[in-house]
Amino acid sequence: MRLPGRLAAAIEVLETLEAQRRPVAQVLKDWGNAHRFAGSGDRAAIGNLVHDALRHRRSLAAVMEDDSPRAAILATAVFLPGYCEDGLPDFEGDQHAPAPLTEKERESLLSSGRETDGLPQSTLSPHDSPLSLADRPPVLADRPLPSGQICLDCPDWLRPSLERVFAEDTARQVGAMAARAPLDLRLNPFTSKPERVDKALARHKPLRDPEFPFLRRIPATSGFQRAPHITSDEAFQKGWVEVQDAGSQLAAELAVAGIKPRTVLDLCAGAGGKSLALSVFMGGKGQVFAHDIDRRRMKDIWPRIKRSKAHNIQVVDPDALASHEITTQGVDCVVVDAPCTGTGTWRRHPDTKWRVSETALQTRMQEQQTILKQAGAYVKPGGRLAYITCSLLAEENETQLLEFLGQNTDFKALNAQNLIQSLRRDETPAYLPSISVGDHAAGDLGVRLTPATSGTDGFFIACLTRETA
Ligand SMILES: C[S@@+](CC[C@H](N)C(=O)[O-])C[C@H]1O[C@@H](n2cnc3c(N)ncnc32)[C@H](O)[C@@H]1O
Repeated sequence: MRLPGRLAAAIEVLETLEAQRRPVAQVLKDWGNAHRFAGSGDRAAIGNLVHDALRHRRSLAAVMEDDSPRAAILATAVFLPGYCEDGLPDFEGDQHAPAPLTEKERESLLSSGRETDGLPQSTLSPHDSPLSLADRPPVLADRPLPSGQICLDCPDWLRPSLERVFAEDTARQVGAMAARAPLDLRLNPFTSKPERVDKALARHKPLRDPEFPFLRRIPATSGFQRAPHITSDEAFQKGWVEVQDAGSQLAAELAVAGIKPRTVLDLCAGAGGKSLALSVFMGGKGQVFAHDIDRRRMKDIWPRIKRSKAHNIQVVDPDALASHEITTQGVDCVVVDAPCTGTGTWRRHPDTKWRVSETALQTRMQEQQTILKQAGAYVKPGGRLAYITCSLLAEENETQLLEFLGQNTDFKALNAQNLIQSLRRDETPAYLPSISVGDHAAGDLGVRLTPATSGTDGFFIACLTRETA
C-alpha cells in the first residue's frame, strides 16, 4: 500500500475505534482480517499511525482545531517524525487516498508544520533521561488553548488527579506519557550468560546501563519504523530474555530489596511477569508462590516458567489458596501487583487512556483495598508487604496505603529513600524519585516511577513491614 492508502486505512480504523470504544488491538485485527491484501508491513504502519494519533489525540485536535479521526491521522502523519518527511501528503490520482485536503486542513497542517511553526521537537531534555538509556522520540508539545490552559493529552476528568501528584510538572509528565516506549528486555541468568545474550541481540543494538545489569533497552521507533519482533528471536525463544519494562523490573527488585525471604507470595501474579523477575532477584533461592484470582490470566505462566527455567516458582491455583500452608502459616513477603487503571502504561496502550472511566477507577480502588487486607493477613510477623501498581494516581497508591495503615497498625511503611538505599547500588540512583503528593503526602511512602523522570513506564512501589508480635 502507498502512503495515501495507509492514511485512509488508519482514518477508518480510528473512526471505528471511536464509534465502538473497543480495544485498539481488536479493531486493528478485524481490519486486517477484512483487508487480506494488506501485508504485515502495511498493518504495522497503520497500527503505528493509529497508536500515535491516540497518544497525542488532544494536542493534535488542538493544532487542527478539529477533533475528527481524519484530522488526527493527517496531523500525526505531518507533525510526528518518520511519516511524511517530505511535507504534506499528495492524494492526487490515488484511488485509495482519503478525500483531498480541504483549504482549512492544508492551512492548519502548513501553519503548524514542523518547519514553520514553533512546535518544539521535544519537551524532554537529555538530562531528563536519568536511566541514561532513554532516547525518546520527539513528542508533540502541549499547546496552550485559547483559554490559556495547556492542552494535556489526557481525559479532562483525570487532570485534577494528575495535577495533585505532579503539580507544576504535570504538562511535562503527561507529555512524556504520550511518547512511544522503548522495548525493554530482562536478561535471564538461569538460562544464559550476558555475553552470549548480547551477541545474540547485537543486531538490535540494545542499550545498557551499569546500574541495571539485567536490563537491555531497544530504543523506541518512530513513524513507520517497526519495533523488532523479539519473540521470534533465538534469545527470546531459548528463554535468555524476557520482555519487561524497566519499571516493572525495578518494582520486582524493590519488592524484595534488603531482605532475603524464604517464601514470597505473588498474590496477583497474572501471567507471571513479576514472579519471574522475583525469582531472579531472589537469586533463584527460596520459593515464589504465584497466584491469581483469575485462572485464565495465568494461562501463560506455565510456558514462561518452563522457558525461563525458574525452578523456584510454584503456581497456586485460585481454589487452592485458602487451604494452602502459605496462607495458614504465613509467608515472609507478599507482593501485591494490584489491578489498577494502568495510567502508567499509556505509552504502550494509548487507547486505554481514553477508555478509562471514573467508575473503573472507583472499582479498582475497592479491589485494591480488599486485596491489601487479604494480603496483610498472609504476612508473617516481621515480614514484608510490597504494594505495586502501574498507576500514577494517588487515589490508587498513597490513599490506599494510608487507609490500610490506618486500619492495620501493626504495619509500618518503609521510608522510600531507605528502600532505594536497600537496592545496595554504590550510589543512590538519581532516577528513583519519590514524589510528594500534596495533601496525601505521608512522608516518603513509596517510589513513583514515570516516563519523564525515570524513563520507564509509570509505577508506584511501597513496602510495609509487619511488626513482630
Ligand atoms: C496488574 S495485573 C498483574 C500483572 C502481573 N503481576 C505481571 O507482572 O504480569 C493484576 C492482576 O490481579 C488479579 N486480581 C484481581 N483481583 C484479585 C484478587 N482479589 N486476588 C488475586 N488476584 C487478583 C487480576 O486477575 C490481574 O491478573
